[in-house]
Amino acid sequence: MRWGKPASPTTPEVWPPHPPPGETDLERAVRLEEEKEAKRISDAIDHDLELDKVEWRKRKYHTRILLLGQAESGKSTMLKNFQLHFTPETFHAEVEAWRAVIHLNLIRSVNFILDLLPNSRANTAWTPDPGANYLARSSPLDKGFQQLRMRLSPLRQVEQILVRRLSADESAHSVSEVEESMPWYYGRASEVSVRGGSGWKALIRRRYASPPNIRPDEMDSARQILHACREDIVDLWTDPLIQAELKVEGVSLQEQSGFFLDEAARVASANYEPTLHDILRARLQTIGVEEHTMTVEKFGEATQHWIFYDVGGARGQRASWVPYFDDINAVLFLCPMSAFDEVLLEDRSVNRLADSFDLWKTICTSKLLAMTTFILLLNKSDVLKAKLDAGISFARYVKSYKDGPNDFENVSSYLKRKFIAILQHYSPKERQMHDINTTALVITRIKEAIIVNNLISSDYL
Ligand SMILES: Nc1nc2c(ncn2[C@@H]2O[C@H](COP(=O)(O)OP(=O)(O)OP(=O)(O)O)[C@@H](O)[C@H]2O)c(=O)[nH]1
Ligand SMILES: [Mg+2]
Repeated sequence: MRWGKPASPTTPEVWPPHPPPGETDLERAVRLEEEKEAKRISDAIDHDLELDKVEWRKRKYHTRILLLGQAESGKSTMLKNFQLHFTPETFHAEVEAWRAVIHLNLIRSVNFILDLLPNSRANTAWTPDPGANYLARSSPLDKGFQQLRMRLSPLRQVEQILVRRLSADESAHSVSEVEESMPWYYGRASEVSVRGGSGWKALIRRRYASPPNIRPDEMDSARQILHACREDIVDLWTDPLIQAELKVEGVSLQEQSGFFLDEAARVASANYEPTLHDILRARLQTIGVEEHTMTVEKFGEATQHWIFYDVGGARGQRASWVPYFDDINAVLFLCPMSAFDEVLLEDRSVNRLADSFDLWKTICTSKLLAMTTFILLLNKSDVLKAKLDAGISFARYVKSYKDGPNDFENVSSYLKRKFIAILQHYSPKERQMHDINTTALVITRIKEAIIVNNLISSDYL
């Protein structure tokens, strides 16, 4: 827009128009007022454009990272790693909340055993026999087991207290509500879940901080009861007969997430402080989408804010991912390599590795994510190694592996090749992808992705 240029016969459209000859004072006043108004509107438009630019610049320093992958692929665990890296103070301030989750993981495992074992005997040793005197029949397990069951019964109350504390916020769904909506979930011994965004960590801190001399906090009673049950929990878990019954049932609690029975004496003690390792191993299923902002200082010249979206990975949760596909800088996709011989809890006819491949295919195909950098993390390598070392055959579950060697290097590089092949085949256009295996590398790759994305959005690339 040009201002005050005199009109010429060749540029009649120049604004504002040259004062017409013989203009009266009134006409001049009207014209000047109109010009002032036109300038005001023009300035307002320029101001809005400037605001847009500022907003755009601000957004440029907000990097959005979406964590994707099936349930128990390790998304929330990766987020804990990020918190530890970027905001260690926050991470340590949340120990109280994690202690509640770990206690609930442990108590649920105990209650799972107590619920399972009588059923197992009802199905095996107690075969219905019309003429039999059931009361007279007992297995060697029965007497001691029934006594243990009685002594451990207060743990039901502790479970209720912890569940209430973890889900007491109005926006949160109680664990039992979640169980009702996902019946498959209850088959999991130590599973605990809280709806994303419910602020459960703050909730636990707040409630736990209530003065104990005025009103003894329920959490204190819960810890005391748990401490009192400590030896019985150890006895239950180490009893060879109970171990044998669990084996007959085909239940291997050690392989499930949130397994703390081997450390029951320490975890149930009155002065238990969760270690870093405990917190990383604690299992809390994500329901919905959790948003975590972390400030990344000293990166380049400006402070960066990284926003992580941690989603629930179970099948019923996946529809809620799509709104987050828009405006995402990087997708961090996690695949647990160890899941090759496992099935989905939500659908036991589906192999977990096959589900990860399908999920990856869907994400690669998405047009909304066509410009997004992908970071692939093939994790749970420790569990994969243990399984292969124990002689579990990868080829038995993944037919296309044929007679490949059953060792970690070959299996993991086969998986990597397979993921890259899917990406190349299904991506709408050529895209950035990094495959990595450590948190530090994830952070480096995200930083690289931000630089590339910023350059792209600045039209420099
Ligand atoms: N052994 C081993 N366990 C891991 C690893 N990564 C995660 N885990 C464990 O796997 C369990 C499940 O991990 P989560 O991070 O809760 O899984 P998620 O992907 O967030 O699952 P949803 O919230 O259900 O979508 C946790 O108990 C973790 O401690 C790993 O590399 N090795
Ligand atoms: Mg999670």
